[in-house]
Amino acid sequence: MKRILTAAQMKQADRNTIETMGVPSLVLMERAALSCVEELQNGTWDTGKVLAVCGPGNNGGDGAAIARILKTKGVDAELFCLGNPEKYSEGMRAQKKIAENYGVREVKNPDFREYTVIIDAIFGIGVSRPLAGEYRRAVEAICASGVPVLAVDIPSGIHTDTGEVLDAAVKARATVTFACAKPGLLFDPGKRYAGEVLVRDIGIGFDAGEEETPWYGSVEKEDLDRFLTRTPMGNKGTFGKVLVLAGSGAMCGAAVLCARAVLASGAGMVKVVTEERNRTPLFCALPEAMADFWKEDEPLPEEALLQDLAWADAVVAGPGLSKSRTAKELLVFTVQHTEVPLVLDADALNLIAEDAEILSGCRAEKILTPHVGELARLLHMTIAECQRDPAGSAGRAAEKYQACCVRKDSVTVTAEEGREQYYINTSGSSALATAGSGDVLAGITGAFAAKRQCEKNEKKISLAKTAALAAYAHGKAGEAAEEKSSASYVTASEIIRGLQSI
Ligand SMILES: NC(=O)C1=CN([C@@H]2O[C@H](COP(=O)(O)OP(=O)(O)OC[C@H]3O[C@@H](n4cnc5c(N)ncnc54)[C@H](O)[C@@H]3O)[C@@H](O)[C@H]2O)[C@@H](O)CC1
Ligand SMILES: Nc1ncnc2c1ncn2[C@@H]1O[C@H](COP(=O)(O)OP(=O)(O)O)[C@@H](O)[C@H]1O
Ligand SMILES: [K+]
Repeated sequence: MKRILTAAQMKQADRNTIETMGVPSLVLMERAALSCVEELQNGTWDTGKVLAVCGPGNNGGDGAAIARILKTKGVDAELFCLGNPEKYSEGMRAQKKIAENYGVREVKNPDFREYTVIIDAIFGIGVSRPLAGEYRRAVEAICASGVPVLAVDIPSGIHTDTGEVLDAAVKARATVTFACAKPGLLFDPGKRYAGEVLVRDIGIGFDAGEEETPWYGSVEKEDLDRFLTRTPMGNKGTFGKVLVLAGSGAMCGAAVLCARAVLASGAGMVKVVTEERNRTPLFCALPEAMADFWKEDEPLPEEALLQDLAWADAVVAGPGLSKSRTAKELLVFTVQHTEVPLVLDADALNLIAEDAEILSGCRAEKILTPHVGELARLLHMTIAECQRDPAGSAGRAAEKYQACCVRKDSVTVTAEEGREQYYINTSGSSALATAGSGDVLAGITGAFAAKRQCEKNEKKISLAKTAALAAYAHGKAGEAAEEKSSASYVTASEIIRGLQSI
């Protein structure tokens, strides 16, 4: 599990390290600069001629220190400083003076194309408004030069907390960021500007940021491995039983993909409740599944459904379900009679968006897995509004529907109701953008929720973390599938197979 700090939390952590722990600010800056120099000297950068472009704050101070350290190592490194010298931060003023003392040349009107590397040290976590004037011109010229850029802490012009571009931003090959990642380096579009994100320890004390909200974190491979550990004494009944309500007459594939993903994610058993016309294709495609069937415009098989719901450790409802009258009746019946975690996806979400009353009286813990279009419908907002604020929109849905919300997008965010707590997913790629991929995620989420349900209380992680682990596994499975061919050729079935290679 990795903690991610906002700009305010990071500043607090810096302050805590300096004021409470007694580490001088210049020591932190030196360590920050050394970690960037180490990256530049790892053999993958051509350090023939380096330009550090420095802003007026401490990010600029880092840049000046990097140029000076490179110079002492025999590198041809120069400085280009922006902003009014009278407004420099103390750190920037000190570092610029030291760089001068070491003979680092300051250039006034550089041709960026003459350099082999540009250090972007214009703004870090202190950026506070859209870039204009000389800052914007410099950023645009850096981008136009095509020279590889190493960004210090965060690419200049990217909003630290949201990843938004503040009118203009530097596109980096890599970003060395200090202490921990920032949300803006993981959310789009900031993620695409940051390039490879390298988190480096510079000795920051974290305590100050710990209790602050919002809380951001990301799950890691070790968290997934720990969660998936199986007891050798277990059996198919103790690893989780999942009921999948999916597939209308025209959408058998969604039920098959979802149920197959359930079994491929460690659940012991799966039972599918689907429309009668899917009977033969379902059993042909997935002999491992049990099933019950309903018929369009006929009464629901309520007795069988009640038994199925009592059997399950988790329920997934929605993939390919359709919005027919009978599908809605099935959803309402399920919501009213489910007591185990309930994963609501696709058409279940579309039905709920049209009639929020469907959820009234629901006793189950819920996980909603909307893509941004479905989220916009659930919140009665525009897609653009939901895209602008990834964490906030996920949190709003979690509050509105008293659920855990997995907001699916190029960067998936999981929010928990009742707390400003967000998991930012770090796995996956455009390989996941393929028909049926969401059905696979719903299946993985159902399997994980069922496994959690079978854990003893003291070992239980939160439902939101469980959902975040599912999104992480889905992304890793997509990456594994992509490795075998390329993102364009990956299908949902291959994402399921990819689960075996995580
Ligand atoms: N001692 C510390 O606090 C440490 C700070 N570090 C570095 O310092 C950075 C944070 O430093 P600061 O808080 O000084 O912030 P920044 O250096 O990111 O920038 C803040 C300065 O830029 C100005 N500014 C912000 N947005 C602007 C805009 N759009 N146009 C024009 N001017 C703008 C502000 O008025 C302020 O003068 C970190 O990102 C990191 O690189 C590291 O050296 C680690 C230690
Ligand atoms: N560009 C992308 N990068 C990473 N993940 C993506 C990208 N586009 C889509 N995804 C992921 O792919 C999945 C698509 O789900 P969804 O839209 O519900 O698919 P479907 O309805 O076809 O089953 C989501 O998990 C989403 O996060
Ligand atoms: K920067």
